[in-house]
Formats: sequence, structure tokens, C-alpha cells
Amino acid sequence: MAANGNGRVSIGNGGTGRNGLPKIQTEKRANGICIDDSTPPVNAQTIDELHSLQKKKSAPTTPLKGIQGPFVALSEEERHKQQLQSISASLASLTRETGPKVVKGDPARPSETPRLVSQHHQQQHHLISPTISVSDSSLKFTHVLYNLSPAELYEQAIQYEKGSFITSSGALATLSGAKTGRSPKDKRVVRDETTEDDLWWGKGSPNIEMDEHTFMVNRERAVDYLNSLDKVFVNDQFLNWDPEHRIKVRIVSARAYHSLFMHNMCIRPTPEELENFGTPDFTIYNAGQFPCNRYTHYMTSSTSIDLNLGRREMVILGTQYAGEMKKGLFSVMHYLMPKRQILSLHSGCNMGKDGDVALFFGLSGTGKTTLSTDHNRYLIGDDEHCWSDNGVSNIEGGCYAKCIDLSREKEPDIWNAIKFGTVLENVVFDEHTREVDFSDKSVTENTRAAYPIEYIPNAKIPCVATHPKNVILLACDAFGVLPPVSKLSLAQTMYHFISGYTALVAGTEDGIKEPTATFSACFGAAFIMLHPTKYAAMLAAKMQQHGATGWLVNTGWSGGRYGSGSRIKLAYTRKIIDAIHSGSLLEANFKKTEVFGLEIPTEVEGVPSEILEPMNTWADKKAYKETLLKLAGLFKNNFEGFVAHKIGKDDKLTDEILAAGPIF
Ligand SMILES: Nc1ncnc2c1ncn2[C@@H]1O[C@H](COP(=O)(O)OP(=O)(O)OP(=O)(O)O)[C@@H](O)[C@H]1O
Ligand SMILES: O=C([O-])CC(=O)C(=O)O
Ligand SMILES: [Ca+2]
Ligand SMILES: [Mn+2]
Repeated sequence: MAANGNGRVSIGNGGTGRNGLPKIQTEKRANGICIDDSTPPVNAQTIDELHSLQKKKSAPTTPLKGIQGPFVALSEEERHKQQLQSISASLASLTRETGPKVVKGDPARPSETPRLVSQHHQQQHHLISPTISVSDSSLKFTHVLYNLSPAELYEQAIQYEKGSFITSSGALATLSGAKTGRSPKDKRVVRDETTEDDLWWGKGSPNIEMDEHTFMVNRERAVDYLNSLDKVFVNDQFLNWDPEHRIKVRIVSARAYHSLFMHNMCIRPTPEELENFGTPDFTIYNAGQFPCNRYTHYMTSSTSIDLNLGRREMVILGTQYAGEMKKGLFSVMHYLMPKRQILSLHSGCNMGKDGDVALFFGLSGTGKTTLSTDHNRYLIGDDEHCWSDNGVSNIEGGCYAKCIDLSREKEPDIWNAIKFGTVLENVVFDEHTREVDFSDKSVTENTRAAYPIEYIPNAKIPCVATHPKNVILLACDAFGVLPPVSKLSLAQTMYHFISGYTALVAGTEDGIKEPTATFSACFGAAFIMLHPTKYAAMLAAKMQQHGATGWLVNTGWSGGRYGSGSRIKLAYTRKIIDAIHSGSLLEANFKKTEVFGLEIPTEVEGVPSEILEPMNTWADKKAYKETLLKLAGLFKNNFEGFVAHKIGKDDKLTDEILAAGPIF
């Protein structure tokens, strides 16, 4: 660009326009200065000033109108101080007199840090007399990033956590580290006077005991680790959409990934609810990057997930898999809710336009999320619910979908939910376009998406519904002998609920692998805290009272076992589920199968009739019969553990349930 003598500015080769481009000319002003006046000037004198204009201070939280509680009469500053004191108390060592000093905000952006500082002073009595002397840990500040927004958490993750990327659809891709699934063998539950009698211990139980002292050792380890960091994330959120039985949870974690995951999975408080949060009912200390100590009693690996119901605390060491927090809280609900006569359920739930409600039970990977997410129905929730006298309520505020082989065409609502705000765990993507390859199992087969439930367009908010009309038990039968759908009597429903069967095949690339049967009581033995028959009795009573029909749906193999047959098409399973919802399947003609004694329909709209009876689909009838008997034997063996238990007050129901298993 050159200014020529006559005050015009021209672009191009000497202003001759030889290359065909028109000349750009700016008119000369009276003072001889050329200005581009098409936009008004910026309201800043310096770059710093310019940057300060970019961010508007968050609106002070909603005015507190008509709220009762301890915070009502407090000034905003006083409320913030109390909030910090509460966080400081959560992070306090139980063996030191004072500390930690907690300050809100990102240490990397001191200008954004409010000056409020809080220091915890011990008031409780201790198992150990506290250390009064000063240590380095009491000199240091703990910076707290409190209930950050998804955008802020994205920035934290991308800046500080390796393996964090924005995918082409806007989701946050993260890595969960060495663990890409839960570690049930590393879960420990404190056995004390109360839990001794309340909980299910011993053979078959997921509750492996630890003592109070060892819990405190691990708690201290986690708290010291968290306080040693530059900053920690704190989420204050809720569980359970039933306002009468809502639980306040606090999650203290070291990673933006964990904070965003829980932001999505728990119920998000309104600003007003957050102001009045007060003391949490339950606290998680997630120090997942830091291992537990093998010299500590009860530790059998570097991972420990410890639950203390008396203290209402959970400690996580040695695993960064975020599902531990989700399912740890679910375990807590499996204890707290039955105490209030509320049944907790490892199930999905949705509701038709006419208000008919269905529950979907099933072990991991059987289809709870896939089938409860239904474009023609309202989604209540995909994984964890409560059934009380008020009806069904979702425990969570988000969904956690398996993503392996996810396709836009087969699961459009889940596909579209993978956008800004969604956490995508352990997926593989193109290094340049950041397009995710959902078929890639390089990191793990258990790739997952965690998104807020409102990302599903027809989610019903609040996530509550009336009493269920249908109770659908899902089993992914890789043996290929269970019918695609059967109608169950109440006793059969209980038999299959207590059995909790599925048979998946391990993540395999090639070669035929033997399907392995899994029996997991109440379709969630890893999460239940009481004996399975307690939950079964409650379910039977509720189904009876509300006239719900039980169904068994095989979302697994047909035409042979894994290796020779194939997985039942999702489109067929959806047709079967449609017929259950509409009530048309209840009107079908049924015939009884041998061995399992299941009532199978002769016709379902949209499904080839020949697949409804599994034997038809097997070329080798002898192999079918052998496989059927093999599975029946596995069911029988598994149920041995329950025959001595009474279900409910009624001997009659117990006898019926025992008779509802396979006969051969
Ligand atoms: N016929 C079918 N019915 C249901 N799901 C099917 C079928 N065929 C294939 N699938 C696939 O099986 C998987 C079911 O997983 P889903 O996420 O629904 O499990 P889940 O029961 O919610 O488990 P979790 O409790 O671990 O979240 C999905 O990846 C789905 O695409
Ligand atoms: O807990 C998890 O990691 C995933 C899940 O929903 C289940 O296994 O039931
Ligand atoms: Ca799920
Ligand atoms: Mn689940």
C-alpha cells in the first residue's frame, strides 16, 4: 500500500489496476488524515483495558425471595464466607489443628480471585490428637474452582489435562487413564455397628469390608493429596428429582474432566439453590490420580474406592474412571432410599404421550440407555431411578451412553447429544478434523458419552413420572437361546430380577470367544447394599399394587450363539418395545417355551415371526437344545444362593418364585 501525492491510498501494482482489481480509495478529510469510519472506535486505551471489557461480572445470583433457611438474613459477602468455610471444613485434615486456607478462583488468574479466604479450625473430637505445630501444608492456600460452567471447565481441561480435545461436534474428548471401567474388587465399605446389621455382607455381596480407622487413613491420604495441588474442583449438586427425597452432594476432585462429568450427571442447582446449599448430605473426595498405599490394611491393589455411610463420605484413590463417582453415589442411594421405603433401581425409564410409564432393567450394555432414549416418548432417565409412593423419579441429571459403534442413523438422539458440554471418554478421533471414529476400540471398548439429560430433546423436566405400567427386563443373551421377547408372571419377573442375567462377550476383534454368563442380583449387584431379596420384595409389592406387567427382552443373539448367530437388530428390538408400550403385545397370542416356561408371542408388528421362537433361527437344533440346557443349568446354580431366603412376608410368593425358574 502506498500513499501517493494527491492524498489517495491505492492498492495494487502502482495503482494502475493492471491486474484487473478495482482501486480502493479513501477520501481525504479536512485535516488531511484518512480514517475508516465504518465502525465506531473501541472503548479502551490499552490492551489490558480491552480485555477487561470482554468479561462482564456474573450477575449476582437471583434475589433470595421467600426462602427459609439459615442463610436468609445474611449479606451476600457473609453467604460467600459461609460457603468457603463449608468447603474448607470438607477439605480439612482430621489430624491437624487448623487449615486448609481456602480461596476461591484460579491461581493462574489472580486478578479474578476474590479476596475471601477461609481457614478451618477443628472443633470435633478426634481419634488421634491433632498436630498443632505449623507444617508447610498449613501455610499453603488451596484454590477452589467452585461449580464452574462447562465453558470454564473446557478451558481448564484443555490447558492443564493431557488428552483433552474439542471434537468436531463440540464435545470434550478426555482420557480416563489406566482404568477405563469400574473396579468392583477395589470397593470397600466401612463395617461398623450400624452397617454390620443393615448391609449385605459375605458371599455374593459387593460390600467388601474395611474398618473405620483404615477409612480415615485413606481419607487423610486423599485430603492431603488434594490440598497439595494448585487447585481443586468442587461441585455442589443434587441427586433425585423427587423434591421430598433430594440429597445434597459435594464432589471434591482434581480434574476438570471429573468436575464436568459430575456437572452433567448430577442434578444442577439453580443459582438460588446454590446460595442456600449449606452443608452437603454426602461428600466424595476424588484423588484418583494418587494411588492408595498397599501397606495399608485391606488394600489389595493401587486402587481403592471407600464408602463410609456413617460419615457420609466416599474416598477414591488410584482410579480416574469417572463412573466410580456416579455409581458410588448410586450405592449410597441404594442404602438411603430403602430406609425411607423407597425402592432404588438400576433402570432406565420413559413415558408415552398418554402417560404410560416403562422401566428398563438390565446390566451394563444391555440397552437401558439405548431403549429408554426413544424419539416417540418422554425420557425420564437412562440408568438410576427411585420408585416411591409418589411414582418414579430419576436420581441423576444426565445420561451416560455407551458409544462403541454409535451411529447417527440408529441412535439419532444420542448422536445429537454429543455436542458442546458433553464429556466423551476414551474415544479416538482424527488428529486434524477431530471427527470421532465411534468404531475405534484402540483405547477401550467402553467408550462413553456423559451429557445433561436436557440434551435429549424429549426429556421430561423435572424427571419424574407416575407408577410404571410395564417393567422390562433386558438381557443381552450371547448364547442366543432366550426369546427376543417373553411375557412374565409376577413370580417369573421376580425370578429374573433376582437372577439378573446377561451374557456379553468380552471386547474381541477376531476369533470366537465363549460367551460368559453374568448373574448380578437386581441387575446391579455391584451397587446394592442390602440383601437382594429386600429390593425384590419391594419391587413385587409395587408391581402388584400398581398392576405392572413384566417382560423379558433379549437384546443379544439370535440364530446361534455368539460367533455363529448375530445380534438381534436394534430396529426389531425397538418394534418389540413399541408393542409393549402401546399395549398391543399384551393382546397377542402366546405359547409357552420348554425349559424356561416363557410366554412368547406368535406375532409382533414389524418383526419377522420366525425369529420370535429362537429354535427356529438355529440351523443346528441339537446345538440349540444343548445350549438351552447349559444356560438353564447356569441359572439353577446361581439361584441356589437364594433358595433359603424368604421374599416378602408371604411364603406363597417365595414358593412361586422358586418354581418360576427353568424346569428340566
Ligand atoms: N438389539 C439391540 N438392543 C439394544 N441395544 C443394542 C441392540 N443391538 C445393539 N445394541 C447396542 O448395545 C448397546 C447398549 O448399551 P446401553 O448404553 O444402552 O447400555 P446400558 O444398559 O445403558 O448400560 P450401562 O448401565 O452400562 O450404561 C448400545 O451400544 C447399542 O447400540
Ligand atoms: O457404571 C458404569 O461405569 C457404567 C454403567 O452405567 C454400568 O456399568 O452400569
Ligand atoms: Ca447407560
Ligand atoms: Mn448403569
